[in-house]
Formats: sequence, C-alpha cells, structure tokens
Amino acid sequence: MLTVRAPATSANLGSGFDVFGVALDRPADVVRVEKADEISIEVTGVGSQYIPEDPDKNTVGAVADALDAPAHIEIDKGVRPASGLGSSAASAAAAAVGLNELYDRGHSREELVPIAAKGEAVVSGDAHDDNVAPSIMGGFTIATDDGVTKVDADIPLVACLPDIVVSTRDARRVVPESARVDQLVETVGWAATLTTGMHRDDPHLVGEGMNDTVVTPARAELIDGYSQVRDAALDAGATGVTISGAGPTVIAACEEGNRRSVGTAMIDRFNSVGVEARVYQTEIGRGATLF
Ligand SMILES: Nc1ncnc2c1ncn2[C@@H]1O[C@H](COP(=O)(O)OP(=O)(O)O)[C@@H](O)[C@H]1O
Ligand SMILES: N[C@@H](CCOP(=O)(O)O)C(=O)O
Repeated sequence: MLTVRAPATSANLGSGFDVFGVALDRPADVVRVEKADEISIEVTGVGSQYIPEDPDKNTVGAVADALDAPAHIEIDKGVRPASGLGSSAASAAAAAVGLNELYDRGHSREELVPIAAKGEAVVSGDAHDDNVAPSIMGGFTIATDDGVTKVDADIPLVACLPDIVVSTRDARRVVPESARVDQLVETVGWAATLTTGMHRDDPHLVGEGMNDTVVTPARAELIDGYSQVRDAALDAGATGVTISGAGPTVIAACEEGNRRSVGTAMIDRFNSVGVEARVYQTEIGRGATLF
C-alpha cells in the first residue's frame, strides 16, 4: 500500500482564469492505494458524505482508468468538496502520483497533469488543469495546452472558506462567453504583473495581479458578502483579494505579519452578513508527497 498527501490549491488568482494555480501549504487530502482486480473507493474525512464512492463519479476512478491501474483507493478528505480549494483535484492528483508509482508507469510529474485532469472532467464537465498542476507539482503553476511552467514562489496567503456551497460546474455556467479588447489588455497586464511578483516573491505585485474584470464579477454574485469581505481584507492589509477557483473560498495575498489580521477581518465580515466561515493562514507549498 502507498500513501500520498496532495495539497489544496487555489486556481485562477483573478487574472489567470483556467491557467494559474498555486499549491497551498494546507489543507490536503491523504490517499492510500493498493493493487486490486477492480477499482474500489472508500471516502472518509471532511464532507465525505457528499462524495460518491462509485468509480464512475469520483475523480480518482477516472485517473485509475486512465493509468490502467485498478486499485482499492482510500481517500481521507482534508479539503472540503465544492470549496474552491481544488478538493476534487487534490484526490485526483494524489491518485495519479500514487498509482503511477504503484504500477511503475514511469510518467513524470508533468505528464501526470493531463491524466489527473480527466478526473476534473468527471465533476465539472471540463478537464481544466489549473488545480491538478499545482497539486501534483507544487509552487505557482501556469498550465496551458503546451504544458506546465512552474515557479517556486514564497507568498503568504489567507484562504477564507465560508459555509456556502458553490459547485465548479454551476460556477462555470456564469462565466461570460466573450470579453472586450480593453478587458483583454488589462488582463494581460495583471497576469504579467502577477507572474513577475511570483518570481520576485513580492506580495504587492502578486496582489495587484489578482485583479479581474471578466470572470470574478460574474461569480461574485454566487458568494454572499464577497465584496464586503474583499474590502475588509484590503483594509486589514491584504495586497490583493479574489475568488479562489470557482469559489466560495476568498483568497488574499499579504505580507507575512498580516495574515492573522487579514484572516480575522474576513471571518468577521462574513459573520456580519450571517455567514459562518473558517480561515486557513497558509502559503504557497509543495506538490503531492509520496510516503
Ligand atoms: N475525490 C473527490 N473529492 C472531492 N469531491 C469529489 C471527488 N470525487 C467527486 N467529487 C465531487 O466533485 C464535486 C466537488 O468538486 P468541485 O465542485 O470541483 O469542488 P472543488 O472546488 O472543491 O474542487 C462534488 O460534487 C463531489 O461530490
Ligand atoms: N479554473 C477553474 C478552477 C476551479 O477550481 P475549484 O477549486 O473551484 O474546483 C474554474 O474557475 O472554473
């Protein structure tokens, strides 16, 4: 039996819809894989009552199929489903790394990204790579059809998860079908600024690059209190704030010493609109770890 820990991730970061992602230091899923004649799945942990154990409906089933690696797969969820923290992707990433090792398939970490993304297609309708890439490879990742570029960055982050459920599938339905040229121009500027910030470990450039006028405003409607929480985090010293993945988690970049005050401000503001929330004071972390 092999055990793999794969981290939660925050995709998009505002300007990088379906492209940018970061591995978070915590929370994480822990997945155990053991060779078997057929695929079977057992799920425990946070939100496990909402996660199907049917291999056709769980992200890890699609990964085992793609690797032709039947196994008994135990998933201990640390990442709440429908959180915007790459919950479904964390399991898929862990399964891809574990089954690749168990069956000695010889794929590199980068080659495992599109394999793990097949699991994302099962739950959200699209095989987007922006969560599985950082969960497998760690750091800040730029995932495109040409492959994954990874930067090891050190940026303090606060992820505030409200007690609201937003499924990625539903949140993809509100994404506008088109954008104006002036919006493309500003998005390119923000994405370039964010990428430079990651290279320089500069939370101010990263925060500036977390802007977005295309996808985030449409999705903000799905999160009660989003704009108030964003303002509160910025007032408390966050350098940038946006929706994590498809939401409802709200993610803030900040300086090391500001994480606690930013987190408290975000929780208080969600509470003030009647929404319970919890906060992860975290940072950009490593990819899936095999034990
Ligand atoms: N291994 C898994 N872990 C988490 N969710 C899963 C898994 N397999 C299937 N799902 C389903 O995926 C959906 C959650 O995925 P998604 O909406 O993308 O949330 P998140 O943003 O947290 O990844 C839920 O409907 C859940 O039942
Ligand atoms: N690019 C995707 C990312 C979804 O992330 P998740 O953590 O909400 O699954 C999107 O924005 O739809």
